[in-house]
Amino acid sequence: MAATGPTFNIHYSSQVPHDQPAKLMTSIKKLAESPGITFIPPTYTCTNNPHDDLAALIDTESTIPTVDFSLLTFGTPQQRSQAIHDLGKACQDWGFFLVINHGVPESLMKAILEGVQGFFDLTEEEKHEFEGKHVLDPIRCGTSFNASVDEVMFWRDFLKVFVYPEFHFPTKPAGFSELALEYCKRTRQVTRELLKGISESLGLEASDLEKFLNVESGLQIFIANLYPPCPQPELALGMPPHSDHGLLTLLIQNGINGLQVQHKGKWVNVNAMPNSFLVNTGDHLEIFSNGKYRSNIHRAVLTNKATRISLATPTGPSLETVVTPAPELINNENRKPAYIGMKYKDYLELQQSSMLDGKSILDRVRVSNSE
Ligand SMILES: O=C(O)CCC(=O)C(=O)O
Ligand SMILES: [Fe+2]
Repeated sequence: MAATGPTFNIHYSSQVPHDQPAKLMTSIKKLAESPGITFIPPTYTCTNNPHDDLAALIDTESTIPTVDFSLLTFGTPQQRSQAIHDLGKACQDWGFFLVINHGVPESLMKAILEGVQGFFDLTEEEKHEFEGKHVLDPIRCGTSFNASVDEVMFWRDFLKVFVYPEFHFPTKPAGFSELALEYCKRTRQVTRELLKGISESLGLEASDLEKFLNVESGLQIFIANLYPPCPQPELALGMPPHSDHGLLTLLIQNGINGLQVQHKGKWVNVNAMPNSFLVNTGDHLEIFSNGKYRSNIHRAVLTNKATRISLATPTGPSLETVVTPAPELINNENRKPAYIGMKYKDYLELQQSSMLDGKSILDRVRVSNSE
């Protein structure tokens, strides 16, 4: 890399079909480490300056709801029903909440984030080994969202691994895979307890949601995100506004904030409490609840000061499940289904190979003019 100023030998692959590996893709980590980098390449400039609308539409008053997990699992019947009520309200009003007292050891959360850092610190050649070819490959690392279709590039490197029902994982760095196996097991347990509470909050039996959507063999993904310091953080985004597929996503971060969630048309900065999980509802919970619980829209903004790491573990139905609104909700409430059924696997493929342009694949399964 020339020392006189930044040269950007990044391979923009917008003409490459999405099922071909983006060979020679340089990580954003490497680009951000270019000596003397003071501006971003034009392809990283978002059409809307995120800080403009941020200033206009920021909500500094609202606070994210908190759910005490210990009351859900070990509380008295009265505490449990209060926790279920709070959970339902958080899903309905925000699609986003903090989970505290979840029982996952702080040391494990810290260690897994260090493992993530270790992965992104591998050489470019080592990381190429795990690039993957297709959006449904079980191990995939890369940059941006889907660099082969993104028109605007995002200031983010990622590692995406399918960790359940079958556990896949990169073999490097040493010890990372063992840690991830344990972390994924623990987060899956927390997610399944939350889903039982959510099922009850919808007026169903605790196990109904899991049974209907085959969550026992449901897909869990490990998504690690690295957002290096950006020289012009007001011009680029780490992740564009999007909703997650699946049911619930549990997210942790390395103490650096950057997640924003949409609430009543405004962006709310999420300041995570140490040792808590940031949880958001996914598209398939919206479908299952027939629209009662809206899938939350969120994005990641950048800073020029520090590297931010986040780790998202979404859990969804099994890949073969055709997801529709819960029949009980339609029958009991005498409502029409507001979504058509689509196999989770097809939905995933469609979402992962589309541009994240603020629209959701949800729009494709929504029934128009439904009540
Ligand atoms: O980094 C974050 O805070 C958001 C990550 C995210 O939304 C995702 O991985 O789907
Ligand atoms: Fe997300």
